[in-house]
Amino acid sequence: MISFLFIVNRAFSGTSSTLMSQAGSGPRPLVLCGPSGSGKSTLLKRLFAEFPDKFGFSVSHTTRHPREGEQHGVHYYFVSRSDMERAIANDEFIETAEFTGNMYGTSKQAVRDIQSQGRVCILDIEQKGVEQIKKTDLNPILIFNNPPTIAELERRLLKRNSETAETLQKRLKAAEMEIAYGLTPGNFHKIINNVDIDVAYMEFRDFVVDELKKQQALGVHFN
Ligand SMILES: Nc1ncnc2c1ncn2[C@@H]1O[C@H](COP(=O)(O)OP(=O)(O)OP(=O)(O)O)[C@@H](O)[C@H]1O
Repeated sequence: MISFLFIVNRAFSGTSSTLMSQAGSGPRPLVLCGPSGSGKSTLLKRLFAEFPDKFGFSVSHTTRHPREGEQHGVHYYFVSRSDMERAIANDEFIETAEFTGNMYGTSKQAVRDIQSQGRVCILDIEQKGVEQIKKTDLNPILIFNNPPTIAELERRLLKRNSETAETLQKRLKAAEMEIAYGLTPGNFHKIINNVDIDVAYMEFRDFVVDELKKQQALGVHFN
């Protein structure tokens, strides 16, 4: 396992106020965005396996009722629709979505909770969420996971056996727009061309480890 401790021997490129605010707020969140089937979960699974205590997922909010065994604040924050709508109006959420009549969302506070534990909060979010988080003060590291082609994306989704004909077409159609956004210069800090999974993982991991070292050099405390 890599240690994030290292000798600081690097020109400091930020301003002193950036340094103070970054060191005080904890590790920067890490956003991984990319079309469905591009391999985000696969990359994250490997990252968690290699660094079990460095990363964390934020707890989402939902208006659906808890299932047996689900705990408030652990699996989800279970809230009423009116409370959730009030919080959204109050600009407390990074992203929200509605599935089968229930609202779901990631609050800024849930991300801060992970940061305050000295962990990097991982956010697997869609384009809309990326646009939203850019407007906050969370200062995320933004990574786009780029599949080689739409045909390969289709092949991966078919092999995963998770889609109906309808959801497959929906995902592939959305992928074209997502890729155009992902490859637009300035939208992400890093693009991973996810062709071979082993090569893609090494590129992803090396980039993330390097980012964490840079933050550590700025005085950010890690778990
Ligand atoms: N580089 C790769 N080459 C071939 N197959 C891959 C690669 N990366 C992932 N896969 C496979 O493609 C399928 C989709 O990957 P995964 O579920 O990680 O995608 P995802 O981006 O997380 O999708 P979703 O957004 O729908 O959750 C999985 O079956 C996975 O094993």
